[in-house]
Formats: sequence, structure tokens, C-alpha cells
Amino acid sequence: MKPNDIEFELSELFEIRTTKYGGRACFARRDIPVDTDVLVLHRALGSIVCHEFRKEVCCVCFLYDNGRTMKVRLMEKCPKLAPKGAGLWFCSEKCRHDFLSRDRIESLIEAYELFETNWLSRASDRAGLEDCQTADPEHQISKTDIQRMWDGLEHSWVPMIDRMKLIRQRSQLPVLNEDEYGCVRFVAHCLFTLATANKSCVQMQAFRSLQSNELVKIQQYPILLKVQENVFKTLYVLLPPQLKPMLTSAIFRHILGSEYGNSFGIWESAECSESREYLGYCVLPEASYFNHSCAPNLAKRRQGERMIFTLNSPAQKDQELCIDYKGILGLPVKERRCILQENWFFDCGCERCLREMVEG
Ligand SMILES: C[S@@+](CC[C@H](N)C(=O)[O-])C[C@H]1O[C@@H](n2cnc3c(N)ncnc32)[C@H](O)[C@@H]1O
Repeated sequence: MKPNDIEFELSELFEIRTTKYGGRACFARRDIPVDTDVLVLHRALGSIVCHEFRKEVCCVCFLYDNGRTMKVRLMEKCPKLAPKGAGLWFCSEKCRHDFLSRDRIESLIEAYELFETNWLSRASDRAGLEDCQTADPEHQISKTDIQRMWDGLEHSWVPMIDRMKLIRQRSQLPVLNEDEYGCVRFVAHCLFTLATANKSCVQMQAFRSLQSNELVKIQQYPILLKVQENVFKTLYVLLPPQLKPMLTSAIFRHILGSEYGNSFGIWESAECSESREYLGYCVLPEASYFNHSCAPNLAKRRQGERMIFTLNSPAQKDQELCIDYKGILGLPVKERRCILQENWFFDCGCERCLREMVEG
């Protein structure tokens, strides 16, 4: 399948077409009235709460209660499977129950618990970690460098690990920093969804066709190549047997390559948007075909786990449906474009930018 081919239907209200200015985008199939919810998503493919907020944010509905620690843990319900609580905190019995009711959730709990145990046991090794993890700022990473790293992992590291007993495999685990640990959990969550979801559901189809920003992101942040290596190695050694078959380099690279450029921030739902805390991020494949516009006609809002995309003005048939990626609509055109280029790696081709650039 060519990257631009879309062979699935996301909504009866809009369709995906290729644009001249920015890959694929969503277009109204017919006139749609203002205030219509054009897309309502019930669950992310994968999500992660930032390490610093892990105890203060419910891992199901992402409730944040002004820095108070969430009181409900997993060990009370499944002391054998998750004696350390698997690094999960819940706001209520209801959210814990929702989580535990997911199909084959034991495999994800087992994975999270192993990651958490490993994380806690390596506390002393983490001191001084920052010093050893730097990348050469002069070297521009190429596709070949990325492929070389993966060839090394697949053809030499994986066979070496496969020959070892479990205890020795674990001694080969890299020491992770907080971001890498979060990334391990995020990828495991995505692999769990991929393993348990119906392969032909819209979320899976949308995921398979997501645009990857692997090269451009790693070129901008070369340290990510090392991060990916550490995350992959950790998953390879620690994933339980139910999830391990999902871990191939191709799926891993597609998960992270598409996360770079398609993820949605999980923000504290507060009145004042400027003082909101950034709590984590999630990947919503079905919502990742909306392009950005500096005059968007869609507003997005989170309601617990759900994400809702609502028209803020009537849309005519064939009109493009766009969201605001970055909360920068009040800035002058040059600043907006600079922020979009630095964070999302594109030159904004929206009508407002084109008009304001001509106006000077
Ligand atoms: C979330 S994806 C949107 C779907 C994407 N166009 C696709 O084909 O998969 C974000 C990417 O779309 C493109 N894009 C989104 N909004 C754009 C805009 N206003 N101008 C130019 N490119 C844009 C950029 O390549 C960006 O990295």
C-alpha cells in the first residue's frame, strides 16, 4: 500500500483526501451544521502519563486533582499479579474496574509490573546517567545510520540475548531514564492494543496508514536513536510471552515514528489554558488525519478518556476540517510558522498563513 492510499472509512461525515500542501487531510462529505461532533474517540491506541505526574493522574480518565496523590492502587485487587501496583494509580474504584475489565488486561499488567520492578531496582544505577547519554551534535543522522542501528540490534544483539538464560538477559538491560521508562510503558500499551483489538477495526486501519516522522525527528533530536535502542532492548527482555510476539522492529518503529508528529498532549482540564499542566500524551490514530490550520473549524476537547472533535463553524461540502495543533493562534504569522516547523516539522500551508504572509 502506498503511504497516501486510504482504504478505510473513518466517518460518514468526512473523508480523507490528499492535499496539495500537506499530505492527507479530512474533507466534509456534505454540509455539516455548527456544533456537530464530527469525531468521538473512546480510547487511545496508547497513552502515557509523564513520570512526574504518575501518582497524581488517574491512568484511565487522566483526572488530575491539583497535585493530590490518587489513592486507588492495583495491588489491593490483584496482589499476586501486581504486588508493586504496576506503576498505576486510579482516581476511583470505577476507573480501576474499567481498567481491569479490559480484554486480556493481565498481559499488560504483567508487563507494567515487570517494568516497574526493574525501574525500582535500578535506582542506584541511574545516578550519573545523564553524563553518559549524549549524541554528537555535529553528526547529521541519516536513514542509513538508523538502519545500521536496527541491523545491529536484529542481527547481533537479539540472537545473543536469545542464547542467554533469563537471569543473564536481565543483566544486559540498559539503565533507563524517566523518559525512556515512560516510552517503554507507552510502547507496551500500544502493543497490547494491537494484540487485543480486532485487526479490521477502524483504529487499527488508521494506525497502519499513519505518517511516520522517524527520520526528521531523529535528525532534530539525535539522542532519540539511543532512546529507541534502550526502549527496544528493555521491551525485548521484559515483555511477557503474550505480548512479545507483537514486538518486531517494524511495528516498534511505526509506533514511535508515528507518535512523533501524531500524538495528542494530555492536558489538565483547567479553565485557564496558559497555566494548564502537561500530564502526558496519547496516540489517537483516527484523529491523526486532521491537518492543522491557524483558523481551525474544529475544536478538540477531552472528556475523561474520550476525545471529541466538534465543529466551531458550519462546514460546507468539500470544506477541509482542521484542528489547531499547538495553541498558537494568537501569535503573529512568523512565530506560528516557526513553532510549527520546530515542533511538527512542516511549513504551514493553511489559508490564514498564506494570506498573512502575502499581507506581510
Ligand atoms: C497529524 S498529521 C496530519 C495528517 C497528515 N497530513 C497525513 O497525511 O498523514 C500531521 C502532518 O500533516 C502535515 N500537515 C498538517 N497540517 C499542515 C499544514 N497546515 N501545512 C502543511 N502540512 C501540514 C504535516 O506533514 C504534519 O507533520
